[in-house]
Amino acid sequence: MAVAVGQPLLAQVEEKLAYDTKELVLNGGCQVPEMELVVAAAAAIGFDAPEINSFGNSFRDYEAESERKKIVEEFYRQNHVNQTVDFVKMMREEYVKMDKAEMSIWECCELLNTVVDESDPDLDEPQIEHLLQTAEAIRMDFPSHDWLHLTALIHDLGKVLVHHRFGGLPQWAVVGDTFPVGCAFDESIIHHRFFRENPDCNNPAYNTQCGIYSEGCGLENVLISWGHDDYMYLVAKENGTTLPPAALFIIRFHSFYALHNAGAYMHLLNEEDKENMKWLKIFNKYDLYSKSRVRVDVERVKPYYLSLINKYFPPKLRW
Ligand SMILES: O[C@H]1[C@H](O)[C@@H](O)[C@H](O)[C@@H](O)[C@H]1O
Ligand SMILES: [Fe+2]
Ligand SMILES: [Fe+2]
Repeated sequence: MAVAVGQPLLAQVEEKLAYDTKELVLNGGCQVPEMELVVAAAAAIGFDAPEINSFGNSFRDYEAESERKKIVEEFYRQNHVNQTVDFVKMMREEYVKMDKAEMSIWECCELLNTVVDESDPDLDEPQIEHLLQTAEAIRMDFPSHDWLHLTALIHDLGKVLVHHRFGGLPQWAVVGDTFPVGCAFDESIIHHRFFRENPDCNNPAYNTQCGIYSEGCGLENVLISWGHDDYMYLVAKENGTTLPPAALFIIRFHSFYALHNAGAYMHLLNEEDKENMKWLKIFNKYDLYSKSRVRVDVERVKPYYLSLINKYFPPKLRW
């Protein structure tokens, strides 16, 4: 496991929390919602993230020379040229039908065994490894937040869209960072130059800061480039998951790096989005820095994750 922590993060957070709360009371300060404190404390402590990926480069370095550079670049060229407002609308309409397959969450994890993500400069392992590495890393630091463990396990399951049973979509329509369509593409998006050939760039209605949206309208009203995030969000929602709203937010926007990493598009968020962003930022550390060649023993951890699936999902889902 690449995430090495001595004392579990949550224990450290709790310690700091107790201290902060005492301070607040001493100062006669107002009551700060518990969540605010947990997040602030977690951010203050952080965890020991590795500095280099398994190729010896820093994480998300899209310019570093490596065997993956060309593949990743070509991936983003296709992605940026083809993700348009019309395309996103069409895909959402098609996939909300949930008529592609019927299977359990775990069956879907196993199906991902064959999928390698071409957009990722940090990882060329089958996706099931990444799911378990993320989940086990976050579980180590937040042992009592079981919803977070399950969220990590399923966050990339939507990548099954590349499988022929799910329509065999090309990688550019499944993986990679996501971004809003229908308004100007922010400069912080990876390989921004490839947007020049996106037909939406010729539509003036889509090229202002707000485009077809209004300030503070909330992310749920914004069309985001189509891929595994939005699909898995739809699957979870349509199958009546009991996971909390923050979990759905993480699943839906975890690839939106321009937002949660570069701070772009903040003008589109509403108050609820701003709250959920705190969990998304926590989650991102584990999603990104747990990528390593260290294998998780699937059979050992399987019973635990099956119990969580059972708690938050029906036995069979429509996909
Ligand atoms: O290459 C990665 C990978 O596809 C992840 O699953 C996604 O969430 C990232 O945002 C993306 O850049
Ligand atoms: Fe992802
Ligand atoms: Fe991921």
